[in-house]
Amino acid sequence: MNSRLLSSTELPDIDFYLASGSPRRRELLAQAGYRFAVEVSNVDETADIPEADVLVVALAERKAAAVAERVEGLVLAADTVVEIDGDVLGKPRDAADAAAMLRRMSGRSHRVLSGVALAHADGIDSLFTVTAVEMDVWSEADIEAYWRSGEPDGKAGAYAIQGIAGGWVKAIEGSYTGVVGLPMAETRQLLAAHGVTAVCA
Ligand SMILES: Cc1cn([C@H]2C[C@H](O)[C@@H](COP(=O)(O)OP(=O)(O)OP(=O)(O)O)O2)c(=O)[nH]c1=O
Repeated sequence: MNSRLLSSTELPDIDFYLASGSPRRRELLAQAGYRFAVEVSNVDETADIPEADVLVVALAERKAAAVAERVEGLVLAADTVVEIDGDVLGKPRDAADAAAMLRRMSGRSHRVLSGVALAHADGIDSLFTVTAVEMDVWSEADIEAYWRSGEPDGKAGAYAIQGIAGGWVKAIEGSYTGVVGLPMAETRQLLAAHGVTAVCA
């Protein structure tokens, strides 16, 4: 094996902290070539604001601010919700909650909103994206089997476009990565505005 221990002066630097426990956000940033470390925020994600766009920005800012209190440097955070008929859908509480969400989205369009916040020395910059997603019809049997797959758990709107549920997505308009949890073009611009570029750049 051609490996050796790195001395402390050779350790790769990180450019920012990611205030997120979401494996999806971690993967999106890693595959884009960013250097970062994960610091989970553990903030209360209660949907205490009825407007989805205001809510996702507020939650992303709270997550970034919570981690910025304990680390030095830039802190990136995000939040994603589904909105349908003016109602905000977060993560499902249980099978019945997930089924109700999927029935509601079945055969029609909904919106996925993602807020992104970057805490820096002078404050917090934030943005949000809105993506329209058109879903095919979910049968009761599909819904039951989908819950048993385990995929809906921990996902806003009880589905993952990047997983099994991708088979029900007929069309999207907006940011695919925003639906997955972190809109990458907008995040790249936000990071670049603070001097952070990916390894390949
Ligand atoms: C709609 C949709 C959501 N999701 C996920 C992304 C987010 O992880 C999750 C929404 O929950 P969030 O509260 O935004 O994020 P999180 O609790 O998973 O992670 P953290 O707060 O620590 O950053 O739903 C998908 O993975 N695919 C999808 O298609």
